[in-house]
Amino acid sequence: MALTEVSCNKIFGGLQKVFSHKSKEVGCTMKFGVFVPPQAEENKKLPVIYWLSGLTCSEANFIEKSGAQRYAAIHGVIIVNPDTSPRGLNIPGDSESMDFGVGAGFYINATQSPWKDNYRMFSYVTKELIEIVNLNFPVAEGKQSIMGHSMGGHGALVCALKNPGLYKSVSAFAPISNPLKCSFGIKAFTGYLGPKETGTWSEWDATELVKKYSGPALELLIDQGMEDNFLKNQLLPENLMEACKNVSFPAILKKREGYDHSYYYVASFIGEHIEYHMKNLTK
Ligand SMILES: N[C@@H](CCC(=O)N[C@@H](CSC=O)C(=O)NCC(=O)O)C(=O)O
Repeated sequence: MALTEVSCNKIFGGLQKVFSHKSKEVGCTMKFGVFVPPQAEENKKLPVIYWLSGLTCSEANFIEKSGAQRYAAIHGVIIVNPDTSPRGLNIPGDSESMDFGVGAGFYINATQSPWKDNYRMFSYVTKELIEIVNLNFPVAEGKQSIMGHSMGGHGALVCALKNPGLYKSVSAFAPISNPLKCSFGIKAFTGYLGPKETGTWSEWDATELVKKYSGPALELLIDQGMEDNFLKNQLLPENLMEACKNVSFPAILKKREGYDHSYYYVASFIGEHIEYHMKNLTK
């Protein structure tokens, strides 16, 4: 479980680091970012927020574009952001499109060949990465929340809904809310999980998972830019909100007029999300 430090830059009084390591879950070298805020110097145990990025991203997009470090430094929270898929495996078909394979792991555990041995991003994020972070950084164990964007927004919802109590709170920017019903999701689930008739797709769809959630009280904070090109055909937040309403699952949808799908939008509201998670992490 040795970590190799790839980079370290001082920012807003803290340190933005990138590490690489050999992952057991996904069977290749993975990179992840860790922002360590200035409060770590006081030998304090700090809460952690995990960030999951969207299609086409590596760990770099969030680090370079979200501006999250400014707010994490104010609140004294560690932020960890993994890559979005295994890399460097050269599985035939893993690099032909932006919505499948490299950069598009969908934070699920694949069951189909040739993906099932490596495309295990759900277990990587919810088990292996947490163990690594708890062992190597000054974290207050159990004080963790999760958030993400687009494919990663949905990934954050699924990680929280499938692991009741593991995260203190969850939020999502422009999540692909109902992958069973959009072309990004149908393509990914067909490839990783097999045809819909296998009956396993609903285990990985947040709109389905809220219907059978059982565990500690959890609220979904959903954020959505109203000029987002993916909104109508891919994101479908109205399906998730309707499912939540039907089963009385607490959910908030923040509609942001004029904002698109980009990291300009994410950067505009990341401070609000960090503040939201901190309220839950310090209860
Ligand atoms: N123009 C890109 C579209 C891909 C894109 O918008 N990716 C988003 C996430 S989409 C959902 O998961 C993203 O975060 N991109 C990285 C960035 O730095 O903006 C294409 O068609 O390839």
